[in-house]
Amino acid sequence: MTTATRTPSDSRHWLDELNPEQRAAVCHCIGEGGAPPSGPLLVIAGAGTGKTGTLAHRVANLVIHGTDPSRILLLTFSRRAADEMGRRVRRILARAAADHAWLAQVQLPWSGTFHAVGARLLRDFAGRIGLDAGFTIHDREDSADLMNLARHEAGLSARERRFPLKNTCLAIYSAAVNARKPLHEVLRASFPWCLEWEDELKRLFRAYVEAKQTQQVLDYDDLLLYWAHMVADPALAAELGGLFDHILVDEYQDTNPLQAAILLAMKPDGRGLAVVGDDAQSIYAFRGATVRNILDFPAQFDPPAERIVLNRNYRSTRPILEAANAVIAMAGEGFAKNLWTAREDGGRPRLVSVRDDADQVGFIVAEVLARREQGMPLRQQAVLFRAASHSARLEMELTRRNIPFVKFGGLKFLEAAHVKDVLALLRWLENPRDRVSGFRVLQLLAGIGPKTAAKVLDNVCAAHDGCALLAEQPVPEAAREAWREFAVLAETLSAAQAPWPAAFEAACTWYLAQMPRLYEDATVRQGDIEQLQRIAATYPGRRAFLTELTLDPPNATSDEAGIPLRDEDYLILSTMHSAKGQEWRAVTVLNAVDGCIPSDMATGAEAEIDEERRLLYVAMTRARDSLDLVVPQRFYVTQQQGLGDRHVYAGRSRFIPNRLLPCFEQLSWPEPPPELRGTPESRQAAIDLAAKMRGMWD
Ligand SMILES: Nc1ncnc2c1ncn2[C@@H]1O[C@H](COP(=O)(O)OP(=O)(O)OP(=O)(O)O)[C@@H](O)[C@H]1O
Repeated sequence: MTTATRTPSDSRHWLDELNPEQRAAVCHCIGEGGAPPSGPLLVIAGAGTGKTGTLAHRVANLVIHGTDPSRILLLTFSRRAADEMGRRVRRILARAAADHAWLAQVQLPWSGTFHAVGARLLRDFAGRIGLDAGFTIHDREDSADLMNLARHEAGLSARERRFPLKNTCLAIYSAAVNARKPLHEVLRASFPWCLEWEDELKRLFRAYVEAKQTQQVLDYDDLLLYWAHMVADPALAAELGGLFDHILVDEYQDTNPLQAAILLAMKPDGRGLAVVGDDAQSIYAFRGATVRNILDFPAQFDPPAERIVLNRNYRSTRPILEAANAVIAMAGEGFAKNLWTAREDGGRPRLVSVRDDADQVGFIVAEVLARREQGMPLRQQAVLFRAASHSARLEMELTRRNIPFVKFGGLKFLEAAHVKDVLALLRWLENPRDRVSGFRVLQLLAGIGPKTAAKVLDNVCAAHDGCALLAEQPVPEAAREAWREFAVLAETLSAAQAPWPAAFEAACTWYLAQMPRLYEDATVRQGDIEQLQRIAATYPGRRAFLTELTLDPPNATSDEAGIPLRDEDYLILSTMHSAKGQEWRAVTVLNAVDGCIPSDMATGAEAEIDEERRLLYVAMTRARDSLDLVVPQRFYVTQQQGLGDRHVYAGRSRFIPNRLLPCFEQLSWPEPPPELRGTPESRQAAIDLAAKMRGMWD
């Protein structure tokens, strides 16, 4: 790859599509012709102002002006976003540099999530930091299981007063790591009821870290933590920073202090560093993200980072934007933005009052079908909700009416037990010291329980070449035959050079044979295993497959609706979190009531309420042409701790107080019958009835 400038003849034209602020962000200090880039850049981009497009143009501009694509690090929020960015960059290059057709084939080898990039750097530098390059990565559930094991071994599960459960322990550990705060501070701020256990928790976390190290596993947090520690060493920081001329970060508002520290260590003077985000859309504080990262970014550098604000919204109509602006204006601190749009068409968003869930679903289905009748495809319509469980009734009705849909958010593919089984098998073949995976796999065999599994794992860990001894393990007589078959399979497949994806197919064949014994609904679940095989075939090998899948799992499972055929039309159902970065022509927000948004899980601190407000803002700003917020007067909630399933009565979300009502059109559905609509005749009837009541006591 040459670093010479390849300014295309028609470069003016492609930049003309951008507005002046977008163009300034695209052209800021690009280090033309291989010259070193200069100062850092912060792009504050309001919802729908073309931040993603601007970032893609900037990458394209860098490439056009001579930056080697393999020296660009592009950090996005999900793999989906990274892939989409790559496609956009190639499209832009194809148009901008028609005379350099090869540019349209450009790949960005260093684009992905912080975690995925971290995993790759850690493997590349493993030898330098005392890590085994063959480490496996635990997802949240595996991490919780390992935490539980450590908790048990430390004698903390058998206390008289109940010690926090595994998920709480993991949440505390993760919060301390990601926020870079001492345990005491984290406990005081977020888990005060666990303060009495501070010493025990410290002991537990030490044991958890030791267990991870002996088993050569890293959890999600470790990918960032090890990276941060690696770049805390000035020589390594310079080396890692030196790999890239430019580091670009999308969705910067959702990064945590650890991620900010990594960036700063890699680019201490900010040269070549460009971050893009919207403080009003920060919605991941519960994972340790902090809006402070974006607010404090400019002042970290001397001179401070240049700040460019994108104010023009290209997505929504003026009434939708006005309503969303009004909702977010009631939040606390933030960068001043005055979003405007040239789209004058369309009516106000609607606040639709319905009696209950059943009417809510009835309204949504009727409106979705009516819009489709008017020519709006289903996939340009989305229904958004705060919690994945809120859509249960709608999903049932859509299925009953044969309306195809796809659901994003909620139960992830990898959380399904059968998918976890297969991945545990694969992980254990990759790393026989991984106890959590091994424990799960061994118990898949008929006749093998926890005791035998633990004994086998002890032996495997003690041996040099883990799997080679498998056939000789002391398993109960009844399990011997099945065990022999499994041992042969494991020995063949664990070899690093086992052919891929053939080795995976062999593992699946073995697992499919176990399924009828393990699950009643085995036939339904088989579809997922087949889907997993298809996904596996697109990866070069076991390690890459495991890493990518653990870090950025696909969404659909057979427990969900599944992704319909690509050419089929389908309605989008999505949690508000998963709607991030998307847009649709019509958006309906389900359950716009207190208790759902803000969620009753988050009505504590003011900061949490503000995050819920930003979440509603994100949902509202996904709409291009029409926006409905549905307000059921009562709705059904499931699995309330201690209360069970029940109906609750609700009020309109506090984020839409009376003074914001002029931003909305209000209506009731179904339309009340004429006699209740307040006509003179109906009023007369009501008065008559009232008179009768009084007359009873004359
Ligand atoms: N200069 C422009 N001219 C015309 N349309 C534009 C321009 N910039 C962006 N758009 C359009 O605006 C819409 C929003 O763009 P994009 O999705 O990049 O916004 P965003 O800032 O990433 O949004 P959000 O942060 O809300 O997810 C898209 O439909 C895009 O095509």
